[in-house]
Amino acid sequence: MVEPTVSAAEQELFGGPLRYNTAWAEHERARLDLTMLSAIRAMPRLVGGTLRRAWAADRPALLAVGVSEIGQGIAAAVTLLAVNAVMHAVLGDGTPLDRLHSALPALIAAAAVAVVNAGLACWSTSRAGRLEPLVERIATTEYLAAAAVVELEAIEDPEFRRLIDVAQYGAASARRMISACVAALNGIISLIATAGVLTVLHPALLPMLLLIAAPRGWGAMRVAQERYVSVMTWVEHVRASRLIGNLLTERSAAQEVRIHAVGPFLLEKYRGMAESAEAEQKRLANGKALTELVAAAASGVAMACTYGVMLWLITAGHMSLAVAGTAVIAVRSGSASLGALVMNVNDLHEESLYVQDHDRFLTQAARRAIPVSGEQLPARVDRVVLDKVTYRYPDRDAPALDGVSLTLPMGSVTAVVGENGSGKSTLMKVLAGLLLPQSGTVRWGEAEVSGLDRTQVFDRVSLLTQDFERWPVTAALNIRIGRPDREADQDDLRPSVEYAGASSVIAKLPHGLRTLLARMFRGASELSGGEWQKIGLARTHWRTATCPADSVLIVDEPTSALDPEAEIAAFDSIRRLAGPHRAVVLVTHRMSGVRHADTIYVLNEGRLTEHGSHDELIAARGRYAAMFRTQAAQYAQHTPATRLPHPSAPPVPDLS
Ligand SMILES: Nc1ncnc2c1ncn2[C@@H]1O[C@H](COP(=O)(O)OP(=O)(O)OP(=O)(O)O)[C@@H](O)[C@H]1O
Repeated sequence: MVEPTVSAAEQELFGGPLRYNTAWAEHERARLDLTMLSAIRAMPRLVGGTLRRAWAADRPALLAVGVSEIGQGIAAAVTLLAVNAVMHAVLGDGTPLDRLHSALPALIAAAAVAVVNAGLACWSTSRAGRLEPLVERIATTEYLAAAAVVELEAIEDPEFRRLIDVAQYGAASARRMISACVAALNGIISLIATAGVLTVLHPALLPMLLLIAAPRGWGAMRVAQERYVSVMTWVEHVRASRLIGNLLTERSAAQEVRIHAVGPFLLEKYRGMAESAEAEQKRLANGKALTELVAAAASGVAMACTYGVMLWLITAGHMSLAVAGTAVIAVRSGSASLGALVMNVNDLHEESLYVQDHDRFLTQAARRAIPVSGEQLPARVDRVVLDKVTYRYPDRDAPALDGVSLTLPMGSVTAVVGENGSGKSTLMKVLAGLLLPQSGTVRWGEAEVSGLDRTQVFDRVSLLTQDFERWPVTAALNIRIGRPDREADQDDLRPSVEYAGASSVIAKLPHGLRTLLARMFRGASELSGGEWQKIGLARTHWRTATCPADSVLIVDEPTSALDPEAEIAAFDSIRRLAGPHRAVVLVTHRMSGVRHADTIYVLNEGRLTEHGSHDELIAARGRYAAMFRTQAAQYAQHTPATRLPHPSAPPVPDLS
C-alpha cells in the first residue's frame, strides 16, 4: 500500500498526517489476508452474535424470517424440477399440442411455486425490516452503556479513544448483518437446491459451477478488505474533516469565524483535506475495478469451460438434449445464485469486521470499566484522607501529583491553590474517585477507595467545575440532573434556586423553570456565562441537599464568569454549604475567595509545598504570600482612579 500524500491543510492544522500509518495498515491487511479463511471460520461466531441480538429483540420475527427463507430455497428447487419436467415434455415425442399438454401440469406447478415464493419473500422482508432497527438499538445501547462506565483514564487514553471511534460503526453493521444473513441464508438454500438438481442431471456440472463462482468470491473479498483497511486508516482524518465543518457552523465559534476571517481559511483547509480523502476514494475505486476485471475474466473462462464440457457430453451421447437444456438454465441460475451468495457472504464478512470492532470494544470496555462491586461505604466517615498520593498520566514522564497528603475533616472548608498546571484538577479527580492513584491511598474514614464500591463513592461527591455541563434540557432538569434518580417538582427545587441567587435568572425566562435551555431547539432560551454558573450552583445545592450521608463538595474555579459582587456572594454561598456532614474543597485562582478557608494547601508542580490558615501562610512569607500580594496589587491597580499601564507597542510590519 502506497503511503498517501499528506495534504498541506493537514500538515498546517494538525502538524502531520491524521491517519494511522501504513505500517498499521500493512499489518492489518497482512492479518486480513492471512485470516481470509479464519475470517470465514470466525463468521459463525459473529453471525451467532447478531442472531443472539435478533433472538433477544424479537423471537417470532426471527423465526418467521428463517422459515420463509427455507421455504424460498425449497421453492427454487421445485421450480428447477418443474423446468426439467417441462423440458422433457417439450423435447419428448408426440405432436406439439400433445407435448404442450403434457408440459402443462409442470408449468402450473411452477406458477404456483412462484406465487408462494413471492408471498414468502414478502413475509421475510417485513419481518427482517422489523428486526433490523431492534438489533441496531440493542448494539447501540450496548456500545453507549459500555462507554459510559469505563474509567476516566480509559476515556483519556488515545488508543482507547480510537477504539471508541471505530466501534461506533458496529451498530449499523449489526443492523445490516441481519439483511446480509437473510440473503446469505436464502442463497445457501437456493444453492443447495440447485446443486442437488445439477448433481442429479450430471455429477460433473457441480464442480464446474463452483469454478465459475470462485474468482468472483475472491474478488469481492479482496475489495471488502481494501475498503475496511481504508476506513480504519482514515478514521481520524474523517473525524478531523467533520470537526472543521462543524466549526464553521457552530455557535461557539461563530464570532471568531466572522471577525478573524477564520471562515474562508478553514473552508480552504476543509477543501484540501476533502481532496486528499477523494484521492483515497479514487485509489480504492481503481483497485476495485481492476480486481473485479480479473475476477470476471477468470469466471468467464470457467463458464466457457463448463459449456465446452456440456457440448462434449452431448456429442459423446452422455447427456440428452432435454437434460442439457435444464442444465444450461440450472448453471445460469446456479452461477447467479452462487455469485449472489458470494456477494452476500462477502457483505457479511465486511459487516462482521465492524461488528468485530464493536465486540472488541465491549470486551476492552468491560476490562476497563469502573468495578461495580466492592465494600460498602459507611454513612459516617468523619474525614477523607489522601496519603502520599502519586498520579502520573500515561503519556507523561513527570507525575501530575507527587506524594500529596492532605486531610479533609467533615464540616471543614479546605482550599487548594496553585499556578496553572500545578495539579489542582488532577487532585480533585483523585479525590472524587475518578482517577485511582498509582501509589498512596485515598481513604474515606478507614475504608480505602480502591476497595470500595465506587458508585457509592461517586454518590457522596458533588462536583462543580468551571466547565460544568450545560445540559440541553429544561432549566428545572438542569438543576435536578445533579441527582437525576430523585423525582422533584418545581417547589422541591425552589430552595436550590434561591440558594444560588438564580431566582431573578429564572424569573426572566419565558416559561420559568420549564424553559428549555438549548439554543439549537426552537423556542428555547440561552443564558449568559454568569447566569449559567448560578444554575450550576443550584444543581450543586440540589445534589448536596439530597445526600444525608457524609460527603465531599468539590468546587473547581467556580467564579470565573462572575462579576466581583457575584463572586463574593458565590464564595459565601459555597462556604454555607459546609455542614457537619460535609467537607468543602475549593480550588481557585482567586485568592480573595480562599482567605476564609480553614486550611489552605499550596500545590506546586504536583507537590504540596505549604499549608495552614490564611494568616499563618501570610506570616510565613512563602509562595502563598507572594501570590496573594500580586493579586491584591492587581485589584488595587484596577480601581477606576488608577490608569492602566500602557503596554509597549507591538512591532508593526512594514506594508509599503
Ligand atoms: N488528560 C491528561 N493527560 C495528560 N496530561 C495531563 C492531562 N490532564 C492534565 N495533564 C497534565 O498534568 C499536569 C497537571 O494538570 P492539572 O490540570 O491537574 O493542573 P491545574 O493545576 O488544574 O491547572 P489549571 O490551573 O491550569 O487548570 C499538567 O502538566 C497537565 O499538562
